[in-house]
Amino acid sequence: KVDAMTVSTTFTTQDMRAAILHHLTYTMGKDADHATTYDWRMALSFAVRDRIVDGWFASTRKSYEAGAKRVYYLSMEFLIGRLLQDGLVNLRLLDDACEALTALGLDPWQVISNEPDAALGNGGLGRLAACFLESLSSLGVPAHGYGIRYEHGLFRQSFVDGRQVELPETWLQQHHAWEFERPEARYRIGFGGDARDAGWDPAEAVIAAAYDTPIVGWQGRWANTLRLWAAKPVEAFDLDSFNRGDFVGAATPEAMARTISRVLYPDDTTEIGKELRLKQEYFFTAASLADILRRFEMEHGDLRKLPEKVAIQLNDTHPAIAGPELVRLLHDDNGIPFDEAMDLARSTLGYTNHTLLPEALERWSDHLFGRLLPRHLEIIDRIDQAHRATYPSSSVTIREPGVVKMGELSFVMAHRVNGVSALHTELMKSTVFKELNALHPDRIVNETNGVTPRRWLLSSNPRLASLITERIGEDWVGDLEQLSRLEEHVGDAGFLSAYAEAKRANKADLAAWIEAEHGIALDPAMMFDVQIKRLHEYKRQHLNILEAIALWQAIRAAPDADWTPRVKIFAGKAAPGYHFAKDIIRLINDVAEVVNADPVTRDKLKIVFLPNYNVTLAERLIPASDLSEQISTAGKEASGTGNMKFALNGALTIGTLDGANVEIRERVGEENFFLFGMTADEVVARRKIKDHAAKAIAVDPRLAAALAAVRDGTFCAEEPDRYAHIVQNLSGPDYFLVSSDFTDYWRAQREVDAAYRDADGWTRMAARNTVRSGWFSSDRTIRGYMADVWGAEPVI
Ligand SMILES: CCc1ccc([C@H](C)CC(=O)N[C@@H]2O[C@H](CO)[C@@H](O)[C@H](O)[C@H]2O)cc1
Repeated sequence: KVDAMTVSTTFTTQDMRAAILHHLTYTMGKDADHATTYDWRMALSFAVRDRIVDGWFASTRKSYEAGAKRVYYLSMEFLIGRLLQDGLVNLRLLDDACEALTALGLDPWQVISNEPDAALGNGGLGRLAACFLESLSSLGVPAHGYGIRYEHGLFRQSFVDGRQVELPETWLQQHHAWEFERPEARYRIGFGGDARDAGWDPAEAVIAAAYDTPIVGWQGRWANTLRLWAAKPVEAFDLDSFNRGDFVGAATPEAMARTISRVLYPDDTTEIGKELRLKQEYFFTAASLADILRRFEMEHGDLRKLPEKVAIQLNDTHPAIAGPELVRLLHDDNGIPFDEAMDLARSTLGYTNHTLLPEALERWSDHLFGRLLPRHLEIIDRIDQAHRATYPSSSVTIREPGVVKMGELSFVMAHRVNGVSALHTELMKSTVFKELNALHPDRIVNETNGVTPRRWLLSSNPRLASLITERIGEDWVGDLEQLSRLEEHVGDAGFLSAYAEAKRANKADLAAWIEAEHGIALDPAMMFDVQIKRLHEYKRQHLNILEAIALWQAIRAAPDADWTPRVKIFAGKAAPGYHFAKDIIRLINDVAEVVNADPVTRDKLKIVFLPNYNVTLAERLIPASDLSEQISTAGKEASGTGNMKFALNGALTIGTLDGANVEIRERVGEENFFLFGMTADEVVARRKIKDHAAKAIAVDPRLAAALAAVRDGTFCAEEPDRYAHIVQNLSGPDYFLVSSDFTDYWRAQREVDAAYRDADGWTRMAARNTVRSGWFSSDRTIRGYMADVWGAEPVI
């Protein structure tokens, strides 16, 4: 097994400088004297891209030669972030690039950070897909990612009077340096019309046009392809309308078609149920399957061999239409008997579930479904009938009056179904898929999530990375569990002080950036207590701010007591239609305004909500964090992946026994983790207790006082009742048990205060989190999928 491409160490800083100047001149058409930062960034990007393309071709060639089994990852979201620094780090050209840019009289980081984030995702699911693609390339597994080339990614967030305001995201306003348009890869995707005897005659159609982005792996040993589909009109322009002066009519076909790939739906926990969303799901899934079968038939011919050479993974139910579509292609278009087509499809498909929230499980109205995809609805009915015929005793159905349940469809049409953490997978078996699990006891497997150590440690935390490499060499980057070899160094004072120094310097950098960007001065000596993730009641950002209010009140009551100074840093977007979540954002900003202005407490407690949380901001915040807030109601966070990034970067976790927190605590040691709150079972029991919130408030005056302050306008004097509904909820239904978990959360936070005051003790705990978190590499996760689900092998 030889590397598809070897990064020739011969590529020197001079070569890099020449390559940059070459592209500035001949690709950007600019001379150095008139070049903008954007021009230099593009020139550098093209210089790096050249290095990637050679290997990319070699990887593609190698995968064909090997006749290897291919993995296809279908996802509505790929939260990629920036690619320039990732490319430089994976090709080990970062130093050369910085030297070359410096030699050209430029500030390397100003150039590198000029790149917009590719924000083609909402949160965890989308970022996981991006980490998975990078790991698939780093492991040398032939794979493709398939998704949608949204013209507008996740909205930009800004605050007006503390309120979230959404602005369109415009990453494609500039040329996207990393993509290649593939005019030869275009497919006609139909909608509507009617189905008739094992056939379909769509009423309308759009063209799916491919754009390829190379995804390079560690050390540039392999590069796979992310193919994103853009919607284009069948007829670009209606000349007749134009000639009749109906200019709008003339442009309509283009506008209507492009609508399908125009924008990412910003919802991440509530199914959307909109026609355009279903069109988006079918559009990219159908184009991807057509492309997969074209490549397969070219390589292997006989479609009956599909499961041997192709593994397709469905990233949640969003591409679930892949089951019926594959049956349609195999049966309607290729004449394979229905049952055999169904079995072939099932043996090819795997389905990953990422949430148990009932409101997030997709259930399409069969009216909409039948109108848009009449033939698929027929096929789903036959799949449902076949399943019920096989299991007559079961009451499981894919169809219910009026709806099509995409979770059940995905389960029935996949040969493997997986959860994303051990607890989540067990809860899948005992709740949403209880009956299906009983019918198919070997179908559900667990694949605990992971994160790529290249972006989330080596690239974003170079200080810590070089300290680690100094001590154990560099193999940890491609084999993260080697971090455990640092265990013996944790007792070494020199290592510990270097470890602490890396954290301190990261915090100083962050403080300087926050001051420069937001005019807020933070003292790096304070504890940086960070909660960064999408806004959602189950993630309980409102529990965090309640504790902050109680702490503020406690400090005011005893200002001279020996408090542990801390900064509470929040960041995260709320779905535009999720008003309760948006009100939590506003509350946090209102509380911050009052607390940060309070002379009594200002050097002991600060609160900051940073706008427009995205991948790049996470890369800046996580290496500079001391405390990682993972405080979801137990049983609600399927896994979490931020929790893993924080632990790897030496932030201690305060958290519940939820999602992957359970496995993080098991591996880093319970003594290096601040646990609080009810377990998933206790949560279910507590909910059954009448007035559980009122009971909790009645026995905790600190909680009562904090709620009272929210209720009486302390943080919104101009509109005292502004948060009455939040207090009413937390004193009443409080479905996510904020009040019932408050007392224990307060207790744990005070333990955090005490622990932080012992700087060496804290550093030891932090270092042990890094040393013992190697298992949470997405390389390990991908190896799990390869063994348990895909049966695929690396070819290098
Ligand atoms: C249909 C609207 C919609 C869109 C996205 C989603 C995602 C499944 C939500 C999501 O991102 N889930 C997160 O997935 C991560 C990766 O597995 C987990 O780590 C998080 O716990 C989970 O909330 C649900 C519903």
